[in-house]
Amino acid sequence: MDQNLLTKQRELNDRLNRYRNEYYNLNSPSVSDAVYDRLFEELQELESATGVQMSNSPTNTVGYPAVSKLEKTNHSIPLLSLDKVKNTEELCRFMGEHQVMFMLKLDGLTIKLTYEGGKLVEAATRGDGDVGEIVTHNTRAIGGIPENIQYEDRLVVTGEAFIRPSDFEQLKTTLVDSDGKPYKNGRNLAAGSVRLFDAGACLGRRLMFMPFNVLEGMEELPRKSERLKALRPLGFLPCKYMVTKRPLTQKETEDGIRQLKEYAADADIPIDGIVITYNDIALSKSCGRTGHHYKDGLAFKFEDDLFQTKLQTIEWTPGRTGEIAPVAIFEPVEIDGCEVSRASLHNLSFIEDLELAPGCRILVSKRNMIIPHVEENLDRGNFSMDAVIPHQCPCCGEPTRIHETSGRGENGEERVIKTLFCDNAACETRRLKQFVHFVSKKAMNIEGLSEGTLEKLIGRGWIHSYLDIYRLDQHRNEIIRMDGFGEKSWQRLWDAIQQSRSTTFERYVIAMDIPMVGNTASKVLCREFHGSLDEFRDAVYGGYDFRQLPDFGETLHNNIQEWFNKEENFCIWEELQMMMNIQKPVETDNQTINRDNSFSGKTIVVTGKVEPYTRDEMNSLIASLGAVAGSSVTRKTDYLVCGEKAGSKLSKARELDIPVLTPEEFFRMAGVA
Ligand SMILES: NC(=O)c1ccc[n+]([C@@H]2O[C@H](COP(=O)([O-])OP(=O)(O)OC[C@H]3O[C@@H](n4cnc5c(N)ncnc54)[C@H](O)[C@@H]3O)[C@@H](O)[C@H]2O)c1
Ligand SMILES: [Zn+2]
Repeated sequence: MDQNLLTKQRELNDRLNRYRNEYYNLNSPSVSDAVYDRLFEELQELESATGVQMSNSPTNTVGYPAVSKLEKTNHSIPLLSLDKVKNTEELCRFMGEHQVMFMLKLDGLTIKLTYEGGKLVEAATRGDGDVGEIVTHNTRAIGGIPENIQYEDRLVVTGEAFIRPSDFEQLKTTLVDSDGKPYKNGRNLAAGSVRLFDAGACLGRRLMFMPFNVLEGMEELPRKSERLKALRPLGFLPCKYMVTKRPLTQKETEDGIRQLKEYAADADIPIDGIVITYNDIALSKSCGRTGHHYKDGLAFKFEDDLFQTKLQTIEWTPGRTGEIAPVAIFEPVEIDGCEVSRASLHNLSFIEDLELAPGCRILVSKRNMIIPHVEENLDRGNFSMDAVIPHQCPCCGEPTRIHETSGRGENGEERVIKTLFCDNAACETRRLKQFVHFVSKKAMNIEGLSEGTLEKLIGRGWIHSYLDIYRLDQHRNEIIRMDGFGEKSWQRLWDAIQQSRSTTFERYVIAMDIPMVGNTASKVLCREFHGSLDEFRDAVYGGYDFRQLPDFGETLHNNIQEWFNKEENFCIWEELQMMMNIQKPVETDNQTINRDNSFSGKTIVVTGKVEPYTRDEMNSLIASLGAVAGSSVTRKTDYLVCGEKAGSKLSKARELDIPVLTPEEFFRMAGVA
């Protein structure tokens, strides 16, 4: 047997079990369901290649053994998972000539309710299929669970406890998971809530229960749909279903799925797919089972698309700070009609976490439908950072350095982030990127000085420092003769350069490229130092404490001090100013500042969506009130305006006791009704 395959299989088996524990016990998965499901398939393939299956393989077991403090209960009839299919063709094949039920695949946590003598005697989770946790104490906090029913025999009902999407949108603004992070989705919150030890805490989570199957009882009814229907008069609200009257074509199947999907969206019910199952219970029972699922039903899941491809190389490009950015170059895949072959790999930690190396099979998605993202590596193992990173800068050949900072990972957790650096200040690409920044829109705004043109001008030795841009006319005759240049384009460029000399405090400060000083910080500095570059410079040398400014922390303070302490920076700062005409600050983008409001002088942070305003519009509105728009919630924040889909900022504000305003309250107080 191929030992390599077996090693790989064992690694994947353990990895998936780790993910299951995060998902089922901690309610805090670190990978998406789509990635989990793709790895699950990969494991299935390895198992059939090796002919071996581990006793704890996710492909032959259900859920994960529960580790909570909750009391356990045995399921006399195991509660299993569902086999998954990816296309409607397979669904049709499964249907054959049989009558099936199409149902919503509710996205929550499965629970089993047991009634005896008309009374609810136990509510339990699925657990590992054989042993679940008793959650009877929480049933009063879950809508849709009758305590007494008009049915005297034993009745066992399975269904899903979930949180409606609209409720989740509200709840997630205040609740955080076991790691103190906001919940990513309603399923995790529902699962966490149902399994709370403290019934009091479960109240207010707006849980809902919908049955999808009658496991015991109602023996006289031969069809699943009839049993579900019979639950209604007992006080249940069964999961929506459709029963086929004859075999459906693929087109009809797809239409049915679409209808159910629309129904769920309208009815505010969270689903992650559609379930089809044979309606005839005798037929169902004859189908048998695996360790993982019964064979009488299938799940058709709606998932983000993942595209498998092969990583060819990692491209490394130094940026203007010296950080060398890694980009994955992979075999092209078509995503939504576009050919994609590159994706940012962000930093060394990202590469290390995924154990990426050229030749690996990777899964790529388009996050938010736009940005290609490497989600997973199917060929992990034997990773060596040393073998992957360049030890010399690919541009200047100087040795590279691994830099460690504390930052946030993909899931918002605090961690060490490693990045690769070229420390050579004269590194050409690095310098080129600095010039690109200098001429960019938000800095000196010199139109027509593209990266390509800059590269040529630097290559000819005509630009060494920012000052040289303003002396380019010395090379006018040569420039006109350059490829792609002529009298006209030179004139346009020169005009743009001249125009850029009439500039503002903010632009000048941004152009200087002090680390972390961008739009927001430069605005604050402009206000604090009355639009005077000299006043700002004097403050730096006078030991001014920048931490007193809104949103300025220790790092920003040090960055400013360090920047001015470098002689060459100071020289540029002074010399370049002589060529500039710094305009007096107009109060924020020509809008008159209305200081007669309760926000004047305050720092306001906005989080979440505040329709119909964009973040930029909100920021200029805040500026027009004479207030400062902060980017993160700190002790210096005066108000947090909290729109829809707010995240961690809200919990931070609560923690710091900072007043939180709804957008309506904010507009009312600002007098912008
Ligand atoms: N992201 C992660 O790290 C991670 C880890 C483990 C599992 N998962 C996700 O969980 C899935 C496995 O969980 P699972 O075993 O619960 O499978 P599943 O959620 O894919 O489907 C089976 C379950 O769906 C539920 N269900 C909802 N509506 C139903 C209906 N109308 N009829 C019948 N059943 C219905 C039942 O509880 C059933 O057990 C994986 O496919 C993956 O998507 C993710
Ligand atoms: Zn370099």
